[in-house]
Amino acid sequence: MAGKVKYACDIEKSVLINNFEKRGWVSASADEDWNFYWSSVQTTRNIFSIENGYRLQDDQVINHFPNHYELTRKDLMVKNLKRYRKDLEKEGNPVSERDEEGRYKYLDFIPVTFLLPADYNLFVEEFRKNPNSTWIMKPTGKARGIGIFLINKLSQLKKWSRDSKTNSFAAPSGKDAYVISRYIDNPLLIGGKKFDLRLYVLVTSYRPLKCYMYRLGFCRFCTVKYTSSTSELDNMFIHLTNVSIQKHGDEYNNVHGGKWTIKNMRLFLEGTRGKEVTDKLFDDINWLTVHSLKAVSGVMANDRHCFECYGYDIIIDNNLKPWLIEVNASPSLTSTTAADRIMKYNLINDSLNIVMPNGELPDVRWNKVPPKEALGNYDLLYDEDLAQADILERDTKSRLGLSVGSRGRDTKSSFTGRPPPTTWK
Ligand SMILES: Nc1ncnc2c1ncn2[C@@H]1O[C@H](COP(=O)(O)OP(=O)(O)OP(=O)(O)O)[C@@H](O)[C@H]1O
Repeated sequence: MAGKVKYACDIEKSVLINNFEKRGWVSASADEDWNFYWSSVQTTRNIFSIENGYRLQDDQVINHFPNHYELTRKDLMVKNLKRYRKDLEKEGNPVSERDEEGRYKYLDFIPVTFLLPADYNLFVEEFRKNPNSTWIMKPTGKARGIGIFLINKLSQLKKWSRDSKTNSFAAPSGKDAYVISRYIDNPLLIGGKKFDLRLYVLVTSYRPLKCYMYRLGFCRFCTVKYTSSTSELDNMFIHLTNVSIQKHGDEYNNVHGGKWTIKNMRLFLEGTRGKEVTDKLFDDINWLTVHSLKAVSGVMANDRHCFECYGYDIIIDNNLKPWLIEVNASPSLTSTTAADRIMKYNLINDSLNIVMPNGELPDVRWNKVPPKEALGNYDLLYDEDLAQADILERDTKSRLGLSVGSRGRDTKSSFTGRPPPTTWK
């Protein structure tokens, strides 16, 4: 089969094409019999639409799940996560425990968020509890920081609603809907500047969940020093870390592109805050990633021809607590620096090595467990099959009166200090 894979591609990026050609794959158009398709989200949706009636063949692999938006649309992600927490609570799962103030002890990792216009009254109620707080308004259907603004007074929201040409508050749903989230106003600063993390997470299956975390993520810095001063709330160079915004700033640096590797950030934190809390931070990030995926695993159309490489956006606050801001279905493959290009080439290379082992189409019976050597810069984050096997082993051992220790062979992280994975849904 090697050398015969036919690929189609909607996105003309050298980091993709070079990787396909290196494997000896040949280009095919989207209408031909392709085997591997790196498609836009729109194409995937069209392919899987009911009207189309198309079914992928055994020898076809595509880079999105049909209803990826359950995770990647801001409003749906929030909705799914809220439902997941409630479901766990109903079944009495210790993962859903709350503290004295009623906050989830282990699942409080997205900023409090409301959908507008639907949850307007709930938002007002929350706002009044803490009238000095700042909130961030984001259109659900846009990206690259477009349409985002900060507010700290209810009157600003009312004015916006009145002025809004689209009359968003009148629209019950659709692309003009917004989410409003509590603004993380105490971000961890480095050199006085706010940054967020861009991490890549590969999912090859939702049921059972199999996911991988990429080691070469990066931080994206703002170009202007952070202040929570209300007079600067509309200065996006202070508050929004999107490269698409920052590159228009006077202080933007073309050489490093305002980016720092996760590895450097980790070293910096170990040096300034200590190794233990830094390890805990990364453990927390792995934990929130797995639970964000588990929150949608029940609703995701788990077509076995699909995989997805998501871009996770995370903000760390000054207490070293990570907050999940957003998950992107088509993380940018544009390179702003030389280091960026190499990293993104490797990202695609390592992703392809997992989903197309040896550059070939996997056998239909393949259980999507690549050998360790094939993982490259990915680490296995969670494999539900292995977790289940661990539960069985624990049960058997405890019945036989043997010592019950986790083999710790499967997941990247031990998720210290939290209920063990055996209690996860
Ligand atoms: N709750 C929040 N607290 C603090 N900062 C936030 C919050 N939500 C978003 N931001 C900032 O705003 C930026 C843009 O937000 P977000 O990623 O949700 O929007 P987007 O326009 O869809 O961006 P993208 O192009 O990454 O999809 C984030 O990168 C982050 O810097």
